Amino acid sequence: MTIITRKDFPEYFTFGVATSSYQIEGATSADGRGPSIWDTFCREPGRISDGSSGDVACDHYHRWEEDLELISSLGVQAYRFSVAWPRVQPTGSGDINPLGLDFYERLVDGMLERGLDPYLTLYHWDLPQPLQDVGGWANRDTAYHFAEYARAVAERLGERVKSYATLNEPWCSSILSYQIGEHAPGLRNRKLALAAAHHLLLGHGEAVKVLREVVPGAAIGTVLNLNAITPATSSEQDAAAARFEDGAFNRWFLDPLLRGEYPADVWEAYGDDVPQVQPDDLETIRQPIDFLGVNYYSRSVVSADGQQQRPSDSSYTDMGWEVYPQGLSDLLLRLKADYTLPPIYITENGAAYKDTLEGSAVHDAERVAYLQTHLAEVASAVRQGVKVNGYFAWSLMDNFEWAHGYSKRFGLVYVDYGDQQRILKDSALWYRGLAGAKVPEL
Ligand SMILES: OC[C@@H]1[C@@H](O)[C@H](O)[C@@H](O)c2[nH]c(CCc3ccccc3)c[n+]21
Repeated sequence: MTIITRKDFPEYFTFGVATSSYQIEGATSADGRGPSIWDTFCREPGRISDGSSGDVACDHYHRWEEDLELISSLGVQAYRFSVAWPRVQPTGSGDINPLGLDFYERLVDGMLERGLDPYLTLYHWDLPQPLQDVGGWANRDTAYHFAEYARAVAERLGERVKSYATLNEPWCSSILSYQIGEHAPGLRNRKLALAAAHHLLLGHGEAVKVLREVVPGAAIGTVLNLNAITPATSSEQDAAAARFEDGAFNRWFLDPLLRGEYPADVWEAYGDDVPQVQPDDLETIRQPIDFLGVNYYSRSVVSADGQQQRPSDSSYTDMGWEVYPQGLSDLLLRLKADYTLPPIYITENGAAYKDTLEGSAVHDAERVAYLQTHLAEVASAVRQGVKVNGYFAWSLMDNFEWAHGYSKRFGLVYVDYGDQQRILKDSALWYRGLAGAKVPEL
């Protein structure tokens, strides 16, 4: 196993931890917060494996100071968090709720007081329900509402926030949510899904315009979940299937954002389901960004018959995802080869394992190995010339894992949901040794 140390990374490299609003905050009715599509989705029987919701989660809305102390104790330089649109603008348009903005102002000021750089995500899936009532992201108006929400946040928080990401994983907010149906709003309609994907990208572009105007000194970008995609065999059928999957999963978002075009081969295959694109849309979408966030967890092994392959000589996380660290460097080198890129942040990387509390310890050796091996691949990609500026471990602490509820634990910190105690796992101790290490004199 490649043991990595702080000197394997450039002096400027930022280590952080990441969370999102609906997964940790709880307090879903406090101080004027309106309902989100996830509040609705969790109440639909069968949607969440353990029947839970984000109503309490990690109670971060009330425990935010303790949690900032916890983050600071990990020796990281940055904290990636998201703002809940329904706290700031309860109906998704019109009136702003000052109490909602007050919470995020307290949080950002608390980060700055502790020397933590705030990395803010404007949208990590908690769409105000009233917008979904009129079509959600499948309705083009939502793109414009999103830009006005971005304006309200940026006007309040300003350049205290070092980095603004518009979206977290538009593939999840569209394809996983409107076509596959696993996430809120739980629809199964490819035409609506592709319309949602287009309007998410358009919303990104409209928000970038607003952010350039309101916080010109901040770094502005967006975050994509990307996979390394491998054909199951060397057959032409599997190679073609892998190319198509790469087009539908990775390039459907990378190409509009970085090239101002949709992948033609996939567009053709979608036939009448393709979205309605207005003449200036792709110019808006492709506006220059200061960084691209990449969320990487595993690779996809694709075969023509559509069967998900599970290479027998690999290990798998509690999510059933293959542990494939090389896929991260493969992905980064591919991005460098195929695109003109801004600097990259690994905005999420981590693993769920069945953690057991032993007294006040959690010996999560598998998670330590996962983080070590993936960070070694980041260091390798940097050595090969890929401009990666930082890495955020997913996640700071165990939290609401969407359709899996609280049954999957991704945290470096264990959460006892009975009494909301936070307990550092071995992976937190290991990460502190890396992230908190003094940068060696060059
Ligand atoms: O599933 C772990 C994390 C989530 O907790 C984050 O909120 C989300 O940003 C995130 N994205 C991915 C990869 C894409 C994906 C998400 C959910 C289900 C399947 C794939 C993994 N994760």
